[in-house]
Amino acid sequence: MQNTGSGTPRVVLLDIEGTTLPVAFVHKVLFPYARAHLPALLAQQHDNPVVKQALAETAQLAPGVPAAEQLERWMDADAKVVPLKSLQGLCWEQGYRQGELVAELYADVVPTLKAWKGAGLTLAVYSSGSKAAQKLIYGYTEQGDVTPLFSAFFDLEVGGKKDAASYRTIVQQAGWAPADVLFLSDVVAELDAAAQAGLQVCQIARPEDGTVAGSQHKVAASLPEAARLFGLPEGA
Ligand SMILES: CSCCC(=O)C(=O)COP(=O)(O)O
Ligand SMILES: [Mg+2]
Repeated sequence: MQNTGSGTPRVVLLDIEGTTLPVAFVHKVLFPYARAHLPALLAQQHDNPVVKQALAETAQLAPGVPAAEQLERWMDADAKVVPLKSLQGLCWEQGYRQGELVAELYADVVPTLKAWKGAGLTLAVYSSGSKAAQKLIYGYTEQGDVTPLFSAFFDLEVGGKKDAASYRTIVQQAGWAPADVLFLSDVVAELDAAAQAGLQVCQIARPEDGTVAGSQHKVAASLPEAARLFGLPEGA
């Protein structure tokens, strides 16, 4: 098992899907919502600079393919690409603001994050979802707006989550020592990449998500369990 020799983390960097939010919420609520609302968004907001940029990036990545068709293909493949993530974020913004979407975080998340923040830890998010989408998820939870818990948000602008260079960029941008940072994710390949960059890592294997525990990294079934493994407060 890797990452056993480091001190108590000062920073916790958190994945979203499968770590703080059920996979089912992303795949059965958020993704279908974006798929249903994307055509109208493209038609109604063609002058929105975010839409314009996303469409330009789509054309660059898939020359000659109609944008709507390419976006459908990416949604079918759950592709983690910047233009799709920007557009999904815009669709969700309407949903959250109209009260149609409310993020259903795992019950242990907010109490544990509050305990960590209260103990002086820095909390940050790294998700494939756009920064705007991350802020919406944590801005519209069943527990209210919990975005003030987080000091930083990172998305695919720093690179993909299975690439060690992305974690090097994150710690460099934030001014953190890699060994001070604990990265929590359900996906082993993401943990492998973060560990390669010198971060401490722990897999969150939620039974509700059916996450299969790997053998290379520490594993916890919840954030309080991860807290116990790393000497952090557990929360209420
Ligand atoms: C910002 S939340 C929406 C989640 C999302 O779009 C996604 O692709 C899941 O990404 P994660 O990196 O959190 O697994
Ligand atoms: Mg995940």
